[in-house]
Amino acid sequence: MDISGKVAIVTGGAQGIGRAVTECLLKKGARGVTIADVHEQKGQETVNEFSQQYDNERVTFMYADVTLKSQMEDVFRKTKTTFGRVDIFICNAGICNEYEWERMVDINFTSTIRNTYLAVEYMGTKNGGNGGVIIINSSTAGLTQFPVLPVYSAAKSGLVGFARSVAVRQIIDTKCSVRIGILAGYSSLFSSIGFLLDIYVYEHLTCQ
Ligand SMILES: NC(=O)c1ccc[n+]([C@@H]2O[C@H](COP(=O)([O-])OP(=O)(O)OC[C@H]3O[C@@H](n4cnc5c(N)ncnc54)[C@H](O)[C@@H]3O)[C@@H](O)[C@H]2O)c1
Ligand SMILES: CCCCC/C=C\C=C\[C@H](O)C/C=C\C/C=C\CCCC(=O)O
Repeated sequence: MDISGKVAIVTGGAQGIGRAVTECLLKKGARGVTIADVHEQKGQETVNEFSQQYDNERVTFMYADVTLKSQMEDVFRKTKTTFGRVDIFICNAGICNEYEWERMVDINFTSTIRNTYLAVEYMGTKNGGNGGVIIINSSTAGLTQFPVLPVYSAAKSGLVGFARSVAVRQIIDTKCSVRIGILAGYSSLFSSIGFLLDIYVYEHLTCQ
């Protein structure tokens, strides 16, 4: 895909994989990128750094919790107002914490579905958008069993089923012109190392 001139929204772009994707989009000539994240400090730091390295006007941070529909609607609305369009939605924000499994399902799974539909509303040609691409960040844990992270694995598996099903439907729907892709990476370091402790404790609890 030719990225030059395109406008993207990256959830969880304050750090980690989302940050790397944001930089890649800027390097490849994206006209604008909105980072939507709950980590305000990291988000601002990332935007400050990228604004110096690339063009000041091309990257912006918005505080947004992906689980809150109204905040994500603001992100799409403001991105369209600021940059004129939305072409790419990188649905990347995620957590890895079995203790907070309901919140994890909400962030990693439920919100991804809600925000994918929101992206189609904004990007789809049916509503006056230009069409575009949605990338969902799943995990290898969504393709295979991962015994120490059962709910994480379940949520990521759900995303694979969702993306595969929606992909067929949207490709058929020529009025929509939104393609969907899914990533299933193996392992880089999560920025928060707290989750390692969670895994450790979780393993011990389940052994008793
Ligand atoms: N790191 C890995 O090894 C790995 C492997 C496969 C898939 N993944 C997936 O890649 C994605 C990014 O992982 P990462 O390693 O960059 O993690 P990370 O912890 O470095 O970054 C995640 C970002 O998401 C943000 N976030 C968390 N909850 C949010 C919410 N409710 N609303 C908005 N933002 C929120 C965090 O503030 C953080 O900036 C996740 O979906 C993860 O499941 C990671
Ligand atoms: C046991 C410590 C692992 C630390 C990694 C923690 C979280 C990683 C999340 C990634 O999204 C997981 C990605 C890939 C792992 C998927 C399957 C592992 C299969 C285990 C095996 O090889 O049997």
